[in-house]
Amino acid sequence: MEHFAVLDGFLPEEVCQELEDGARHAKPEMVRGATGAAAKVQGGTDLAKVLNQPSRGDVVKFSDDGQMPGCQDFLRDLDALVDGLKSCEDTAPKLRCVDWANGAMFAIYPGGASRYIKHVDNTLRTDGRRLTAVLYLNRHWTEKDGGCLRIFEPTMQSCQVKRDVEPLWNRLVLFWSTQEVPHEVLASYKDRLAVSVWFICGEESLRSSEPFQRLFCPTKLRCLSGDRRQCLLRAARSEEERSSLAKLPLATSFGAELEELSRLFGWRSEEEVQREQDTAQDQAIRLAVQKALDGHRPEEAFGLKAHKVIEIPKNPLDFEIVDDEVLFGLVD
Ligand SMILES: O=C(O)CCC(=O)C(=O)O
Ligand SMILES: [Fe+2]
Repeated sequence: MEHFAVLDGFLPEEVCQELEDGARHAKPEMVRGATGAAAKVQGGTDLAKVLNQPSRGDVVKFSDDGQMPGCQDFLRDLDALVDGLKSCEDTAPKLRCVDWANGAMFAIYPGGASRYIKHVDNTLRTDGRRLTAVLYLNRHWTEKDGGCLRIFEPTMQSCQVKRDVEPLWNRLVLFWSTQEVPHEVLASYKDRLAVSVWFICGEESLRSSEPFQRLFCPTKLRCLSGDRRQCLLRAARSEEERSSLAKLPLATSFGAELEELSRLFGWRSEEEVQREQDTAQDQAIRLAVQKALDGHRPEEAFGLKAHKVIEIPKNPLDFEIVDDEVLFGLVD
């Protein structure tokens, strides 16, 4: 598997049917899917609304306890597949410390052209996600129903489409959760059902506060082998880390010890990592967008000469960037 794999007829029919029935049944209690950006600025700031709302149109329900119908059978077969990939030559290195997974996320993209714009699941390589698995639950899906998973060449800067994958009944797609696989969900004209699971790297998770704490929270993360302690220890980078992890109680919630853990494991905030990974141009754009959101006029925020200002966008996500200049899309 270079970047992604597609497997048709993954589950026994009856399991797939149970998952579909469960998802349809749960639709009324599903909530709008949130992105990392929204989670970070939770509290409902305007920035959160701008960043989150237009980016994805699905509604979701997490089955952390695996109690959704068919879920346990699905997770058992999926875990076995990933276990197999751990001993394949080309996938083994990336899956070395992938000993963890979340529950399952049931998602419905309602058929009114809902979609999910181009993104990378684990943009900064900080949240631990390494492999994304999505199973589609759409019988009789045809081309006119839209809803393809569009996979791009790496990285987020690339506009080159690698493959459009139709969300067909009982089709499983696996792809790396990192910059190697930017992807989007194209507009869906019929309810589009899917169930996703993320497989998580312990070594990466130890490097940031929240992912670290999730490793100690059995209701949030499953340990694939069942031996949480052993998986924690093999994710450590030094003897000092190992002996600290050996002493921590499992299934704990943390308090005063967070400071010491932060020092030992070198935790950095997402903002710090973001700043490191940004190019000078990224930084300039980020600053300009922030200025515009703070109420500066666009020509001021973006340092444009007056004749270059074309139109004020209703929605800042409609910015189009051409040759280092910012042109505003006409949205009316
Ligand atoms: O449903 C799909 O095809 C992919 C959804 C996705 O990209 C996500 O939830 O991050
Ligand atoms: Fe995604």
